[in-house]
Amino acid sequence: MQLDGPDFLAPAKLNLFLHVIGRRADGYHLLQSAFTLIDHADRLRFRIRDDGAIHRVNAVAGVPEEEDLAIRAARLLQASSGTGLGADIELEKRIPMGGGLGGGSSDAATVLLALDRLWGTNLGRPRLRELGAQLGADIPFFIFGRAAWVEGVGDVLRPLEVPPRWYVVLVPPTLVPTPEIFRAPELTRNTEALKIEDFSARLAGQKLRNDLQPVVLSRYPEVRRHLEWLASQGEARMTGSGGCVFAGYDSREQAERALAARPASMQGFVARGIEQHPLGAE
Ligand SMILES: C[C@@](CO)(OP(=O)(O)O)[C@H](O)COP(=O)(O)OP(=O)(O)OC[C@H]1O[C@@H](n2ccc(N)nc2=O)[C@H](O)[C@@H]1O
Ligand SMILES: Nc1ncnc2c1ncn2[C@@H]1O[C@H](COP(=O)(O)OP(=O)(O)O)[C@@H](O)[C@H]1O
Repeated sequence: MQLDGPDFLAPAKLNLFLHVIGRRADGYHLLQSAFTLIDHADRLRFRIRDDGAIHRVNAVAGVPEEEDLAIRAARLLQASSGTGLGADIELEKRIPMGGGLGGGSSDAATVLLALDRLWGTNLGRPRLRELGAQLGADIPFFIFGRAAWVEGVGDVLRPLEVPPRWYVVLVPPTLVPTPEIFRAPELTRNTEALKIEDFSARLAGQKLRNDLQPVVLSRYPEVRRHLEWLASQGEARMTGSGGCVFAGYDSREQAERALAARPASMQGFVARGIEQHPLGAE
C-alpha cells in the first residue's frame, strides 16, 4: 500500500437468511435477516490533511472516486461534524463487488469509524449509524459491529448469537444489481414475519431461505450453476441480493475440502465467521 500507518479492516458479511415481509410506501422493502461478519476484508489507510480536501489516492476498478462509498462517507462525516480536516484515503479491495457481501457498505462504515477517531470528531456509534443509513441500507450493521438480527430496511438491529462456523463463498462472474432484484414483479414480498426466538430453532434444524434467491437464479444462470454445485457440498444459499453463494461448515478443514473440490471454472474462498468487527462493536 502507498500510505503509511495502520490498516483499518472492512470485513464482509453474509446474510444467513433473508425474508421480504413487506414494502413501504416509498418502495423500500421491509426485511428480516440474520447478518454475520466474516474475516474476508478490504483494507483502508488514512493520511489526515489540514486543508479539508478528501481524496482517494489509488484507482479502484469499476468505482470512480466520486461514487465510492468510502469517499462519500468521509464527505458526509466532514459536513455533519463541521471539522476543517480532510483525508487521503487508500482502499485495497479484496471483497468481490456487487456480490451481496456488503463490501462498499463495509468500506463506508470503516471510514466513518476510523475518521471519527482520527479527526477527533467523536460523534460516536449511534450518530455514525444514522449517517451511514443515509448512504446505504447495510452500513448501520457494520457500525453495530457484531452478528445481528436485522429488521426494517436494515435499520433495526439486535445482537444475535451465531454458532462459530467456517464458510465457503463462491463468486460467480456476475454482478447482480440490487435495485433490479427488488423491482422484480415475481419477488415474494409477503413472507410471514419470524420472531428472533424462532430463528435459533430454525438455525439448529430447519432450512432457511433467501427470498431474493429465486429471482436471481431465474435471471442469472451462472449464479444458479454455482449454487447448484455448492449444494452438492452442503446447505448452500445466496447472500443478500447475490450473486455470491455460501455454505457453512463446523471446521476449516471441511470448508477447505469442499472449496478444493470445485470445478476449475469456479472462483471462491474460505472465510471464518467473526464475533466482532475489528474496529469494535456496540
Ligand atoms: C438486500 C441487501 C441485504 O444485505 O442486499 P446486498 O446489497 O447486501 O446484496 C441490502 O439490504 C441492500 O443494501 P444496499 O446494497 O446498501 O442497498 P441500497 O443501496 O440501500 O439500495 C439499493 C436499492 O435496493 C432497493 N432496496 C434496498 C433495500 C431495501 N430494504 N429495500 C429495497 O427495495 C431500493 O430500490 C434501493 O434503491
Ligand atoms: N467502496 C466500494 N466498494 C465496492 N463497491 C462500491 C464502493 N463504492 C461504491 N460501490 C458501488 O456499489 C456497488 C455494489 O457494491 P458492493 O457493496 O460491493 O456489493 P453489494 O451491495 O452487492 O454487497 C458496486 O457495483 C459499485 O458500483
